[in-house]
Amino acid sequence: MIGAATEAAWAALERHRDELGEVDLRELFAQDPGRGERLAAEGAGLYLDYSKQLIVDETVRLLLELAEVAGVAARRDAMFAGEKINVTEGRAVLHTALRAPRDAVIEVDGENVVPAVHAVLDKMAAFAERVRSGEWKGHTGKPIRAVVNIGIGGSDLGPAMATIALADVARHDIVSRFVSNVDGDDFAETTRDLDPEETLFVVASKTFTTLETLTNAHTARDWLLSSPAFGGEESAVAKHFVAVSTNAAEVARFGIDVDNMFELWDWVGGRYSYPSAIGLSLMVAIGPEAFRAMLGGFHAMDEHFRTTPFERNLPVLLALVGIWNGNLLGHETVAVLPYAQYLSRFTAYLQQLEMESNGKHVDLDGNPVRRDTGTIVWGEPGTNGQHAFYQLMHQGTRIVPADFIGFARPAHRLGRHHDLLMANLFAQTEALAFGRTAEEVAAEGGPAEQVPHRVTEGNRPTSTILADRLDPATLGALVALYEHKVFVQGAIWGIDSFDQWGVELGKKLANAIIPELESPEEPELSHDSSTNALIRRYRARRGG
Ligand SMILES: O=P(O)(O)OC[C@H]1O[C@](O)(CO)[C@@H](O)[C@@H]1O
Repeated sequence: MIGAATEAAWAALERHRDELGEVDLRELFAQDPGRGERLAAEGAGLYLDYSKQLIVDETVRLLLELAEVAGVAARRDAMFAGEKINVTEGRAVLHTALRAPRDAVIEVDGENVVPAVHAVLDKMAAFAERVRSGEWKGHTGKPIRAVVNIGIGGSDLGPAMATIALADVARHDIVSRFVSNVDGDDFAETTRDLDPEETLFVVASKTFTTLETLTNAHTARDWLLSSPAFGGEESAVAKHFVAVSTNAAEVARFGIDVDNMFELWDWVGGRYSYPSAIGLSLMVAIGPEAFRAMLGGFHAMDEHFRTTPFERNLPVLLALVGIWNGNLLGHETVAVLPYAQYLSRFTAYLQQLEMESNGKHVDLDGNPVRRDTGTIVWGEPGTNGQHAFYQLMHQGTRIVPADFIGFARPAHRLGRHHDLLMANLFAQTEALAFGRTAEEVAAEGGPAEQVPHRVTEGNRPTSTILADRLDPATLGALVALYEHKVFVQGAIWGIDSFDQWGVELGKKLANAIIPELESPEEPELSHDSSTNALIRRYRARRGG
């Protein structure tokens, strides 16, 4: 699938890397005072500074050339047009339709999907308002005070991340909780202080077959019906459970009224689904207006990505910088470091987006890929990370490229907090880029033998993303920025970023092991000797 022109573009980049040798950011900035503003771009309310990357103008030119010859624009247009670019599942990839305006026309198999998207959004809004106003009552006539989303992966991480990110605009008299893990301790802790009479469960599962989600949903049902207030009365389920799914038959089988099912479609990938009905619990928390403002931010970035020339296109630039760091310089991970406590789950959300999308070993034709794919994403909000893992970033022998994310205005202006926070963000990118030489350290005084320990080499590559404030629209734009970054990289690698076959084997093997753990009789085990021994040891100690 990778054509000769693309291979030539890769080869040109490899030659350029070899000729360029070690890049010294001190020198580059000294020679070129305009660098800090030239290697930057702006769109949809976000400002991206990539000047502290280990690149020169020729690097950018060659990377843009790679994006061009790899056919990124054509693939992008095919995605927006609803073509079935998820080839291994034969599906369109239309999360962009979830945030398209009401009058847009986007067709899948000849049918405009936009009216259905807005019909579901309207249904969600009506439901969210009923819950928020107290009009929606539980089985015993009490209003809802807790909404618990039961889902996992894309049916959890997006709404969970965004509910924290937008907590400042959320209602606080209705609590939002999330249960995802099949570990029963998650369910027990999440519901420990909740009153079943005032609790609403949103069972969010695109397929409605996911082991974790169905197990938790059944446990929730038992928890509810075993409450003395309900006395096992099945009809209570209808007032305390709604579903988000593509699978009406399984929803009905569970006992949820399909009138209380919010639909999504097979052209929405799980990890791209939180602007859909998967965001229902988020909409209850922040209200339909804020939810729509968030969709507006997504759409603004969609439009930026669709229409802006590549040299000023934020997702394209972020993707190309990632390709340079990963494929050309060999740095395997990227730290995403939001200087915003509200983004405390953002990196976890990105892990699924980036690693489930682009962790692929074959190209679209099924041939082994020629270069590494995917990015290992990790990180924590600043300034916490500074007191944990930044030491390795400054002085370790492995280079960790990083994206710093910050906001000009805080939600809460408490004394000097925000200036202190942002001073740290700027200082970290400065320190990582320019370091401190032995001469500078020596000039500061102190014991000579400490000098080598206190030197920081610098030349650690970072990008900085700045926005005015973390409001719903900005969050939408930020998520869409990373969605499209992942898309561009997948297009350049020539892989299917929208399937996830790799997660299937583990699920299948777990299903085979479940009865071996649960059977009263000693099972005949035919795994490898390690797995057999672990299962025997577990059985011997598992207790009742
Ligand atoms: O929404 P569902 O169908 O329960 O799936 C949950 C998650 O499981 C996966 O299919 C695999 O982990 C994800 O892609 C998805 O987000």
